Amino acid sequence: MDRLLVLVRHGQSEWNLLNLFTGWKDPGLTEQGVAEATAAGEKLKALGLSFDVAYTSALSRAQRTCQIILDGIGQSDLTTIRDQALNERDYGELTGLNKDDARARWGEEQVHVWRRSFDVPPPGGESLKNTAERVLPYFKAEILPRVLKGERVLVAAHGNSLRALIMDLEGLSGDEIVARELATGVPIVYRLDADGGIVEKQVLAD
Ligand SMILES: O=C(O)[C@H](O)COP(=O)(O)O
Repeated sequence: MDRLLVLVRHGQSEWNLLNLFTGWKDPGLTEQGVAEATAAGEKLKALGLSFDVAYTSALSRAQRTCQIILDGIGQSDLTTIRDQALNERDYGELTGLNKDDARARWGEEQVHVWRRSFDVPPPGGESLKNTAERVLPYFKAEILPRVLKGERVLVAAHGNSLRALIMDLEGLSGDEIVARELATGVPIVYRLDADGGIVEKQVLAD
């Protein structure tokens, strides 16, 4: 039985390019982001992978990445479920600010703590722990059961919503997961056993 779960972070967005905190804002993909999503589809196609269902967030950069991948593997019409449970971590008051300007205002260390500590939220926003507390119940109720019964599932989402999933799948601590950087448009292919344990993991980097 093929318990296939593929996670992919959206391609570069307009705000990634401008170095802005993005969170729940909804900028589109850049040309490079489109190219990254296209390359992700090509890599999945080269492995002969196809899916029974796709999940993405309520944000267009992830939705477009998902659709570009599905187009690339010849599954343009695959059922795709969009849910804001898979959205990026809400960056609160940092949303829309330039990351360098934020460092100048609050100091390098404080901004690093907001970006890469597990449980310190930025002002008015979510920590990675808070993000995991909304992503994981959805994953465990809606996505994982489908994988465990043998469906092949694609999830196109965001750096921090995917970190939450990876933390759970790989049994990582908060400290371990915040050190994990996810490249845009690089699929991570998991094959699971009946209990959700990892049988095989492949990162489709260049
Ligand atoms: O929301 C954002 O700005 C990024 O997608 C992720 O930000 P981070 O790299 O600071 O976690």
